[in-house]
Amino acid sequence: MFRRKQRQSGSLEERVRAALGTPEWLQGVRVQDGGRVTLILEGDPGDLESSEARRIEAEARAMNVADVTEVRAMLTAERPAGSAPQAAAPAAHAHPSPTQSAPKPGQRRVSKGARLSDEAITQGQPGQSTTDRIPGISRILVVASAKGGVGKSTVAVNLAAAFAKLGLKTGLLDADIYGPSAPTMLGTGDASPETDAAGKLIPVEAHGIHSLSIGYLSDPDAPMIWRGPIVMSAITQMLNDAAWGTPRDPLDLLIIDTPPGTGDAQLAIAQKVPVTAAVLVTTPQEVALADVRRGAAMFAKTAVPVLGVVETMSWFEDPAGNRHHIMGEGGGKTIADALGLPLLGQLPILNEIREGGDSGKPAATGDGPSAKLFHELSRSVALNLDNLQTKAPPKIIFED
Ligand SMILES: Nc1ncnc2c1ncn2[C@@H]1O[C@H](COP(=O)(O)OP(=O)(O)OP(=O)(O)O)[C@@H](O)[C@H]1O
Repeated sequence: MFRRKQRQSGSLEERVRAALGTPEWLQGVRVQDGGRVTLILEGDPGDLESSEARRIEAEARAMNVADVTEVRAMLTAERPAGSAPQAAAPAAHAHPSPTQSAPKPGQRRVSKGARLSDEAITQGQPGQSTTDRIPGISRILVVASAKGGVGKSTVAVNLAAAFAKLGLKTGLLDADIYGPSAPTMLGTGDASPETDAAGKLIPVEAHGIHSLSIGYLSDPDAPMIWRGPIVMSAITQMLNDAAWGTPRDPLDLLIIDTPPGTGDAQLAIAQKVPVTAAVLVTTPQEVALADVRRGAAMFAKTAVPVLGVVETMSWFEDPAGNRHHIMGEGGGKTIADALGLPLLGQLPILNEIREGGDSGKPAATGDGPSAKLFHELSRSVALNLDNLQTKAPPKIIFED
């Protein structure tokens, strides 16, 4: 996943320069005590997106050099050192998506490739705790899987839709840096979040869900080098520098769709984000179950309560009503029992679930059989959230 830092000979400055190559836009490398590196990069004010891609890539490369502890990059043509963070100017191609309106007075549209704020970069540094409660967010639920492609994003998006349908103010933070899928699953692929007068990102609203995704902020054509602290910075910015809610009108629930696996990015989320609880998503396969154990161990290590296991793709039912356990049988229950956790729900393979994801209209927003399944799952999740001793008011109360 993350490249290991390579030991090389030479001074730190030489090694950073070697890692960056000799691009003409590299104007300077400054090394301070403790491995703190400042890069001075020439930005193109007429092309903010490629300047941003350049900055992100340079920071990632420098960060990967042994003994480097911190990297700051300054884009000289864009903003001088020490100036207040700015939202990037509108990109020439940024059209409002069907889900957004023109910016209101005091709001600005954020172009794809928008830079991270200095606060977010600082917050993303290793070793800093950001586990204080976030004003404006009542509770945070992480949807995790130790393996890719098991249906984690489908569960996260549909759970969010089911909670929103119930009238809860629900947010979805798509932190899956390797393949952000919320924009596709919510039909918000063209969205670029605006900023409010205070410079906070305004989550994109669709199907009653307030969402932010790395997919909204990154140009699909720009190099996707989200590594280490930069990953965490992006997530921290979407968490802390966004207008999710206010202390008077908070988000009832923020669901975070995490990247699959139990690597650095996932650990950082568990450690640094004030997570209320997590759910683990798996298929019934034996191999996936071994991974779920790793996921549970990671949350246990970081003292994040795990509500239970959601098994997806549990079976396929043919038109005659016969169930075919294509991915194995009973594995979710086995692992839930082994971990002492409840099995929160089982979701069969249903075409309307897949179609809902592909078409940008989550199945849970409809009234088909899968909507009922996701409603039941959201009820199960809510009841388990309420049972947590650590819960924060207000309570989520379900009334059928
Ligand atoms: N219960 C289901 N029935 C039918 N299709 C499903 C179901 N769950 C997920 N899928 C489909 O399986 C594919 C993978 O699902 P999804 O993207 O949610 O997995 P993921 O674990 O989030 O993957 P990634 O590792 O890429 O983040 C998608 O095409 C999705 O529509």
